[in-house]
Amino acid sequence: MTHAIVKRAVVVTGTDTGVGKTVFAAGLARALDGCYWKPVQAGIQGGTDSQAIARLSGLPTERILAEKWVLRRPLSPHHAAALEGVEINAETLNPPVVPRPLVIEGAGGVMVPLNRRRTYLDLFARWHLPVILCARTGLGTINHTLLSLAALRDRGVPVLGVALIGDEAAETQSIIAEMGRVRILGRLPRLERLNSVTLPAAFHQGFPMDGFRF
Ligand SMILES: Nc1ncnc2c1ncn2[C@@H]1O[C@H](COP(=O)(O)OP(=O)(O)OP(=O)(O)O)[C@@H](O)[C@H]1O
Ligand SMILES: C[C@H](N)[C@H](N)CCCCCC(=O)O
Ligand SMILES: [Mg+2]
Repeated sequence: MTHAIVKRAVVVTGTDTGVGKTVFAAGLARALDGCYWKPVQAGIQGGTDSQAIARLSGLPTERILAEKWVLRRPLSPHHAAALEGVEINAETLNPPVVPRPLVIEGAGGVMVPLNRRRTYLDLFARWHLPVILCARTGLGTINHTLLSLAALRDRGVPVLGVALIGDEAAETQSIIAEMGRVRILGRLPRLERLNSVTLPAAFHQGFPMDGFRF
């Protein structure tokens, strides 16, 4: 696989692990008719994020690119790697070149360590690709979202916007947009039935596509 900085790619990060990055990324990759890449998968029991993308996006499996690192334990990547006796080299971790829009998913939040010296934020700063920050709508998210935006901006990372996941929370949405000086790209509700039919429909309803010009 060729490695170089690609032109049409977007990074999906989040305020925390479990906020719904993979579900959002599946909807986005499908809406863009693009490709998906998870550089580092930590935790394989119950399936990988790439497998969830295959199931939820309905995209052909060849559009889901192989991870660079697959670590068994569901831990911070630096820790999961160390327990397997390896170290993730952040300097050589670059997006693959693909002929379609590429959706890249981090792990956990912005400052999750890849090794003892580098975090995802270091990667995002070096790649200088637009970033989408996924955030819950529930209580506690304002603080997490504003902190994550501050960290991204401090490193000069271009922020495309915030994708909200969960029940409607109008004031939360408004204060994040205002104090975070950020575009709210839309909101994906919690879906009772999550599959490759319900997700694209909900994504289409929740996110105007003009927010995804990159
Ligand atoms: N919109 C949604 N509707 C229903 N369930 C959801 C939705 N978003 C996320 N979930 C569920 O919440 C859980 C966590 O979501 P997800 O795996 O997307 O998180 P993540 O941010 O990608 O986590 P990680 O940091 O491990 O990559 C999963 O079980 C997923 O199916
Ligand atoms: C295991 C989990 N699902 C993710 N793959 C990794 C999340 C790392 C979070 C680290 C932390 O912020 O404490
Ligand atoms: Mg995920």
